[in-house]
Amino acid sequence: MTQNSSLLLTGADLAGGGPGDLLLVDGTVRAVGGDAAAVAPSGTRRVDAAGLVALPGLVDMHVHLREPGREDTETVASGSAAAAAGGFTAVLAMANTNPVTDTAERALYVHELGLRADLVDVHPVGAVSKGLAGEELAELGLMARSRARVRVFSDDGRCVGDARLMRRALEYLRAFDGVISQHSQDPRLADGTACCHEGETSGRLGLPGWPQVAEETIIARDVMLAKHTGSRVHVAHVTTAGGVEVVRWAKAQGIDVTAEVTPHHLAITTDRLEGYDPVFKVNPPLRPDEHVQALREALADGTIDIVATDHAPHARQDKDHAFVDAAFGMLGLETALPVVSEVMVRSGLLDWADVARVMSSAPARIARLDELPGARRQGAGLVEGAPAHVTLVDPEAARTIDREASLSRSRNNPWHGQTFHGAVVATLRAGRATHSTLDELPTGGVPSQEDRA
Ligand SMILES: NC(=O)N[C@@H](CC(=O)O)C(=O)O
Ligand SMILES: [Zn+2]
Ligand SMILES: [Zn+2]
Repeated sequence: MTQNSSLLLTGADLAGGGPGDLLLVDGTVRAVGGDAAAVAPSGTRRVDAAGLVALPGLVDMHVHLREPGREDTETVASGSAAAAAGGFTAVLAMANTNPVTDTAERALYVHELGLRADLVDVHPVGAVSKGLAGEELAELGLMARSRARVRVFSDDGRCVGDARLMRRALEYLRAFDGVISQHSQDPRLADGTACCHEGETSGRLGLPGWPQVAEETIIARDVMLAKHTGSRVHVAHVTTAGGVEVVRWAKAQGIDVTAEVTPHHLAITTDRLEGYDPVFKVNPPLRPDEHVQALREALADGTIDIVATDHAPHARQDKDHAFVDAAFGMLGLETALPVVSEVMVRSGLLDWADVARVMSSAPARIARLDELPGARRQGAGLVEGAPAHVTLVDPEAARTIDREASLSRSRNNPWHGQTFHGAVVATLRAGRATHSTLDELPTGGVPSQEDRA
């Protein structure tokens, strides 16, 4: 690749703002719209992107990459490849690995693995408590001040149940503008066996109930702690109408709270548990339709800030069990955009500008990736001077999901066999194609016309 590799994407719908050209030079957005073609250096490679939507590179605030500890199910490299294929240019890797990411050294290790894979920016999430045990605070300050520059902290997989520990963590994080991403599950109201939304279906199927109030009470407690401490709380994977109501109320009070929803909670209801297929076992559980509708509306009206996948790979031997004994979690990185396209965009609830917000600029802002220098800055959008992180989507392409076609090491894909409109056709990270199905745009460098000659 030459130093001045340049690429002109012509005629793409620029993040819902209408068709225009996008000129990317040396990993940076050089010009947008009207005069992009006119200022393109000689030798610029052109890609006809008419009919495609150009989104800013997607950012996923919630993934499980399983390295270190369960490299049989995912590694930072395989998860990065799946992320790039899904249109992501940055991911935040949860701390519930083995060992847990609870020290600066371990955060740096995950950070380094991400640099080595070099397909997406991998930002380690730091644990709130040592070993996720919920007793003593992890090395929050050291992780924040390390080269890994951790800003998001979470005991995800577990809830920080102790209000006093949560309060202390929030007070401490204020010094470096950190945020706690909370897995909201009161461990007394919903213990580790709870695996089905508590209601008619759990009773009929004989599955241990996971009551919605177990989520709602923790969200309510945490927004009050955020108010008291003046710190930021982020609600991971909100699933209930009541949880949404609490977030809506808290925002109206001016409390610094943000919330995320997963593609699966936007699209799949409790009904899918009828066949006891463990691929649909996830924490928090799938909810009945009235909750799913409330989540969609809350994402549309901004009460829920972002979509995050909670990509949770699991080995066959941990999933292929009776429903109650199977592991919690499902894959999400490669299917998030198609699901959001189908469920939110084609239904008219979101437009592509909204998708750019909920899947790029807002998650980048919450994780403070918008403050990073150079090419590591995310969420800046398709504006002159921003790093050239671009996701090209074909909004009309109908693709049927095949779990065997995945770049993930795991196969717990709840969408297998389903068809969605809206496909990621290319991902550019700092101008380099990390994924592409376009002939004109080979992965790797972006060679100029001269390089090819
Ligand atoms: N979502 C899940 O069902 N599982 C996650 C943990 C979590 O996100 O709570 C996992 O690590 O497998
Ligand atoms: Zn969780
Ligand atoms: Zn998770």
